[in-house]
Amino acid sequence: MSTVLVLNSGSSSLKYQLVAPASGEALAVGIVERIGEASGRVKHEAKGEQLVRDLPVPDHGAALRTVIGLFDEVGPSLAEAGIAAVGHRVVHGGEVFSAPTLIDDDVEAAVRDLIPLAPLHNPANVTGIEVARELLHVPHVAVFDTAFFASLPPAASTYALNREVAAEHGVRRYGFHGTSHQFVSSAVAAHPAVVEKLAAEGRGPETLRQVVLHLGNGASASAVLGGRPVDTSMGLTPLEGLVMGTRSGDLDAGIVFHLMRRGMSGDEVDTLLNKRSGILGLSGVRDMRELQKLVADGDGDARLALDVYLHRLRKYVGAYAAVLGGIDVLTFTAGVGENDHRIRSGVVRGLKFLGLTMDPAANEARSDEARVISARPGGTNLLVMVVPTNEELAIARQTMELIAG
Ligand SMILES: Nc1ncnc2c1ncn2[C@@H]1O[C@H](COP(=O)(O)OP(=O)(O)O)[C@@H](O)[C@H]1O
Ligand SMILES: CC(=O)OP(=O)(O)O
Ligand SMILES: [Mg+2]
Repeated sequence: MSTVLVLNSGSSSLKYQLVAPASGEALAVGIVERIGEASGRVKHEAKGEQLVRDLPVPDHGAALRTVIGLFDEVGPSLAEAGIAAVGHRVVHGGEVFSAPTLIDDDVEAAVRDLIPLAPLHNPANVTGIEVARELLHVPHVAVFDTAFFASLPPAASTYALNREVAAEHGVRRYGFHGTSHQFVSSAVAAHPAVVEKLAAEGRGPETLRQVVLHLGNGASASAVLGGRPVDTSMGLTPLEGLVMGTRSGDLDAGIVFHLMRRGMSGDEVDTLLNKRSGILGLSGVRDMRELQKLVADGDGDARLALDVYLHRLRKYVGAYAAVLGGIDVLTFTAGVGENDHRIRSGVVRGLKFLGLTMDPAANEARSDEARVISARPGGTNLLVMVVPTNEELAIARQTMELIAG
């Protein structure tokens, strides 16, 4: 057996999986949380058993050392599991990287150079790479969140900014969560309900018009035509677009200058928009489950936060219907998209005019499978789906392909 250790370093967490790409099986799954806080926590799940341990984890290097220690201590042993490579999720690939890349010192340095474009993500990615290369002597591969969107049409990737300035500073729409948008949109295209729909309409797969909503802590939308991305909501950085756990998403750039003229520094505004805004800024909590609890308790701020969140989502689906010239499938994925049926019905309820429908029982049913939740049969054969994303499996497969290549 051959396995890949996949590392996904977030700003204050390290998620990891030991994956056998051929079968898709995850031999171990875990997360180190609250990195840099007074006490961190590691959860490690393998062979059906979960271990939870609280311990100080000062930085991402310490987090990775803890994880590798756990593989030694409770297993599975990385050597016995046939670890062939480490796959690193790297959030920003800039203009340099548009495909999975074998990591050497130059690649590591290039990822470090991209830190200003993804300050919440790339620093942790760089530390993950440094420490993993030091501890695990196998090939290391970087898989970039931006890669899928490298082929966005110029009309979608270009900001209407002075073109010399944009070129000098690499300012364009890069798009993020690409591994997820690619994984989910190809799973949708392969789903029997979608294949059947296209066949019934006498259409080829190149005509399939999809909108994918990746709703996690970070959240993004994409418009995908025949498997190729034609627009996405995140931009130069993962700040633009939808309302997120702590990020504002779209806002008037004039707000930045207004706040700076009123005394905030650039770094303070950056922190405000990335870490103190979004659902957290509006309601005081960042987690969708907590927000829904507050809404159920009648909290007015939470209600407004939810309304702003849903309003933005409906706006993007409508805009992408225009970009695509219609929609065949709308898909929800990631933590919120896969689990929160109220968010799904809240989006679809406002978009009946597009032909979107919902089967409430299918929407509310719990399942880990890709599934259709629109009403069928109905006057429309536009599909609404829930498709679990699996960025780790996608990264493991791309890593294995590259090193086998
Ligand atoms: N059962 C659920 N109902 C509503 N929201 C959920 C549920 N489970 C997870 N979430 C939400 O999913 C989000 C995290 O999604 P996830 O895709 O894991 O994020 P990330 O990968 O960006 O850390 C959190 O806001 C969390 O509240
Ligand atoms: C790019 C991005 O926003 O990633 P995450 O959702 O993991 O924060
Ligand atoms: Mg995620």
